[in-house]
Amino acid sequence: MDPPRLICIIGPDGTGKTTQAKMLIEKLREMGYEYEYRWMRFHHFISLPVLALARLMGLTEIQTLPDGRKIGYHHFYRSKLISTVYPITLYLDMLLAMIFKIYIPLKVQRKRLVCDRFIYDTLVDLTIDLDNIEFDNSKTAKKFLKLIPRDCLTILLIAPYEKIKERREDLKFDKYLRKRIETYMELKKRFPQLVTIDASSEVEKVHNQIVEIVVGENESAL
Ligand SMILES: Nc1ncnc2c1ncn2[C@@H]1O[C@H](COP(=O)(O)OP(=O)(O)OP(=O)(O)O)[C@@H](O)[C@H]1O
Ligand SMILES: Cc1cn([C@H]2C[C@H](O)[C@@H](COP(=O)(O)O)O2)c(=O)[nH]c1=O
Repeated sequence: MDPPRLICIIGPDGTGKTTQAKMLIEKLREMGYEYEYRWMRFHHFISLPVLALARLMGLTEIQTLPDGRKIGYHHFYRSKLISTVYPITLYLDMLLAMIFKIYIPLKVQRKRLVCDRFIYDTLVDLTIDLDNIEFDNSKTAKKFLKLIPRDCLTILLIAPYEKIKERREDLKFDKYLRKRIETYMELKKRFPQLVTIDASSEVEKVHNQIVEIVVGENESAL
C-alpha cells in the first residue's frame, strides 16, 4: 500500500523532528515516492500586530543566553485581551498557512508532504503561552483540530528532559521545556491517533521505526 500523502512529525524541541523529517523524505525518495518538506510552526501575519501589542504591554520576556542567543517567553495569561485575541488571530494565520502550504499542494497539485511540526505543536505553544492546560479542550482548539486532514499520519517524537538537554545545549536554559514535554504527554493521552515514538534512541533506530510506521514492516526493507 502507498504511504500516506501527508505525514507530520511533531514533538518537543530537540527530539529530532527536522533530522527525522529529512531522513524520511530521503528514504521515501529511494522507494520511488517524491515528498516535499514543510515546516509548519510560527506563521505570523494576522497575529503579528497582536504579538507587537503584547510586547508593548510587557507580556513578552526575552532571555539572553550566555552565547548571545535569545529565548522568548509569552506570558499572555496575564492579559484577558491578548489571551482571547491571540489564539483567534493565530488560528486565522494557521488557516492561511494550511491553504497555501498544505491543502493546495495536497489536493490540487497532488503532492506528497512531510511536515516538520503541525497543528498539535501550535496547540502546545498556546497551552504554554496561555498557561491553560485545558486549552486543547477549548472551542478555539477544536477549530484548529478541524483543519487537520482526515488521512494525515501524525508521529509524535518524545524524549525525556535529560536526554533533550544533552542534545541541545541551549535547551537547558529553556524555563518551559519540562512543562512543554509534560504538555505533549497530555496530548498523547487525549489524542490516541498520535503514533508515539521514543526518540531517545539513536537516530537510525528512530528512523527505522518511523519508516516501519509509514510504509509497513514488509516494505521498509525495499
Ligand atoms: N536520535 C538522536 N540521537 C542523538 N542526537 C539526535 C537524535 N536526533 C537528533 N539529534 C540531534 O539533536 C539535535 C536536535 O535535532 P533536530 O534539530 O532534528 O530536533 P528538532 O526536534 O527539529 O528540534 P527543534 O524543534 O528545536 O528545532 C541535532 O543536533 C541533531 O543532530
Ligand atoms: C526548521 C525551521 C526553523 N525555523 C526557525 C524558527 C525557530 O526560531 C527555530 C526552531 O523552530 P523549530 O520548529 O523548533 O524547529 O527555527 C524557521 O524559520 N524555518 C524552518 O524551516
